[in-house]
Amino acid sequence: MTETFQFKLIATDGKARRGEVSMPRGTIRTPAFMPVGTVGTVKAMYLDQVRELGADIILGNTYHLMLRPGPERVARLGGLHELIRWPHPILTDSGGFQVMSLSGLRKLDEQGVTFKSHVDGALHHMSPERSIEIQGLLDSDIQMQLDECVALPASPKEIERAMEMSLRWAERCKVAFGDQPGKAMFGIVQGGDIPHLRERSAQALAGLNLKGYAIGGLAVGEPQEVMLDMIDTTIAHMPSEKPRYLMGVGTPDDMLKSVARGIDMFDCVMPTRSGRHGLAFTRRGRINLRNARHAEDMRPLDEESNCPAARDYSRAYLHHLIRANESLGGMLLTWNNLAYYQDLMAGIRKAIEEGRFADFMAETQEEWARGDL
Ligand SMILES: CNc1nc2cc3c(=O)[nH]c(N)nc3c(CCc3ccccc3)c2[nH]1
Repeated sequence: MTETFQFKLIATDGKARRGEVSMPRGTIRTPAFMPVGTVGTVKAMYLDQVRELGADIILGNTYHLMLRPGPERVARLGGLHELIRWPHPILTDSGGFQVMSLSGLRKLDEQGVTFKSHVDGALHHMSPERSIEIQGLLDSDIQMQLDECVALPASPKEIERAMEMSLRWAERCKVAFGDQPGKAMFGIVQGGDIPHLRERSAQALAGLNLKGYAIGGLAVGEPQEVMLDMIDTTIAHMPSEKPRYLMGVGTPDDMLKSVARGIDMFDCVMPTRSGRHGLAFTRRGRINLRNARHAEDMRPLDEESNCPAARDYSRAYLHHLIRANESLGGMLLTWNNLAYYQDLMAGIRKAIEEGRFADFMAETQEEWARGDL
């Protein structure tokens, strides 16, 4: 715990890094998986459980929270940490990505984005300054700049326009954020799948001397190899002494390969969203509990896990709950999936400390490939 924001490297193994982000509200062990708590809750979980599984930080979402309950109301209620009873760090996205993907986007120009709420259809305008103001009202510890994430495939002209505007918005967000010692504002590298635009974006953002940087514009439907190439291209021009957050990633395989390239922080709705729909992540790969083959399988998901959802419940029961659309089904699979993701991250951190990350990665991928016994 420190009064300021500090990132320290503890060990490296090839390009993989083991580090720690220290903030007043707590320390984030990296590589870190950050569960997504979009509207102030990690769906189907108690936050005490999320903490027990090893999460040092969760994510909140400016877009959702600005629509409901509203940032001024959250501030009147004592800020997000008080409201949701999570005293540890929270990272909030700026809302740009969600506006593009969730709302009826009405206008996007130099001033910001104008959109219709998917909650009640009301019109909202969000400028870079307003996004930072909202994240401040939420008392967010790590605030993201407002940016424009272009869905791929897109024309080079379109990708360049969005990247250059995101750079101008980064400068405006830096001014609006000012100097908040115990908090951080991260820049977001854009540039789509075009190397020289990625390079320009990363170098310009490095010049702003921000406390951390995200790689944006990926995990938007591109093939894994395109994503991995863009990570290599982008990291080559990012400062090595600052945390690197790959937004929206990913599957366990995505995360292993991204850690190997130098990524420190991840977020993904996969373990929570797919858990609610019956998908279980295990050491032996994925299992879709909706499938009838599990109807009388009395085995648990993983008898060696120390998570009760993985160790104590039969696949037959999980299958039944998912088919019956019972809340407990999504609760147990979300619990299992977040346990698996955090155990994987803990294994990654330990492997880097011990200089055996390459072996860990190969062993983990082999076990997935071996499939379910
Ligand atoms: C699933 N793939 C995915 N790719 C993304 C790219 C971007 C991007 O280029 N810019 C921004 N600002 N966010 C992105 C996000 C959202 C991540 C998030 C969700 C919830 C809470 C907090 C943070 C992405 N998510």
